[in-house]
Amino acid sequence: MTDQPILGLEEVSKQYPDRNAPAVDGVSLEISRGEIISLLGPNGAGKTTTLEMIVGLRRPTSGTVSTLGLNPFSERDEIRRRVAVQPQHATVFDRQTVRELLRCWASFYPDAHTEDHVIGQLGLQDSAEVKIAKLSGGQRQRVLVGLALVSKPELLVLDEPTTGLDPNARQDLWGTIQQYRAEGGTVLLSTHLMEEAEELSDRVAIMHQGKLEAFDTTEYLITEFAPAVEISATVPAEAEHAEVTRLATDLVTEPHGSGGNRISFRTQSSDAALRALTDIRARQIHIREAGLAGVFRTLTGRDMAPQENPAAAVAPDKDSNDRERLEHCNVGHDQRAHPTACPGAGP
Ligand SMILES: Nc1ncnc2c1ncn2[C@@H]1O[C@H](COP(=O)(O)OP(=O)(O)OP(=O)(O)O)[C@@H](O)[C@H]1O
Repeated sequence: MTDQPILGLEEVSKQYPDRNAPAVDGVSLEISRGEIISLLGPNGAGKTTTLEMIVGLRRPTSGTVSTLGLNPFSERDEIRRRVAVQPQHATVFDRQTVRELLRCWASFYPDAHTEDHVIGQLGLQDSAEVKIAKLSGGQRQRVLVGLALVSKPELLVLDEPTTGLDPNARQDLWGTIQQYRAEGGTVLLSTHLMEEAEELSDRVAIMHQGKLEAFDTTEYLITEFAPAVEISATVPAEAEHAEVTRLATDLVTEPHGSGGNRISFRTQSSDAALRALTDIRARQIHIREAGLAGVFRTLTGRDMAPQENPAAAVAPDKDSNDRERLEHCNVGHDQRAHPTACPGAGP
């Protein structure tokens, strides 16, 4: 990883017409080459709008976006050559095979990967001759990421790439993303999955109601905002657990089986609490970190469940209200410019 910033946002806001509150509200951040960064937030937090401004699909209402040192809105042609985007919903030609689609896509770029290279990267050798319509959800999603990778982008932008995938398909896709990074790429993705942000990214940007609440490594965020762990254990009924009680908050004790109690509590001193539990011969000790869920709760005062951004309060039908957005938002390139140029492509 180098320190050269690939992306910079300075006080960026986006106010959609007829909305009460900005969808993105004064966001500043900087990303270095070689990083994997997650924008983590619930529905309506402003993640997609942020990504769209970064790739030049939307113009910020105020603030500055610099992507690869360029203004992504006014220098969009160059951005399109060097940045690949996988939007949340992409339409591809269902009647083509994986190989045909990738070959077709590669033909749009002067120095693209071969389809075999991308098929290898995706681990889709067994499905190379299968039509897109016949792929599983996970395979299809991986092909979409593959389309984004074909052009050898410097920056890969993925909008909720694994939403709706089962854990295995999710892991496969994470592997593809990590491999792309290992080859020198930089990744910015949006997600509302804590686990995805935690496992995949070097740093996590937590968004809530258009604002960037925090931006750092998972470890730092947890240490800073959610250091308490939740511990439960079975202790002998006669055990004196004064030391545990001293270290604990929210201690709950319940009878458990013959002659024992099940206790659960939170603590910021997990090592000392574990020593105290060992001293009183506790069994079945379970420890759970609050993780990014706890960080989100601390920062926003609420759990990260799907929720409305007040920005949506006036006009909920966002697509019909979407004249500003460029027509050709699609996987890494202007797909609609070439709809029938490839074999098998059709309505
Ligand atoms: N084109 C639009 N016109 C008006 N409002 C919009 C438009 N696009 C998004 N919004 C509103 O802006 C807010 C932020 O939406 P955005 O899609 O950026 O959030 P998100 O975090 O990506 O959500 P999700 O996870 O549901 O995709 C929401 O309240 C949304 O309804």
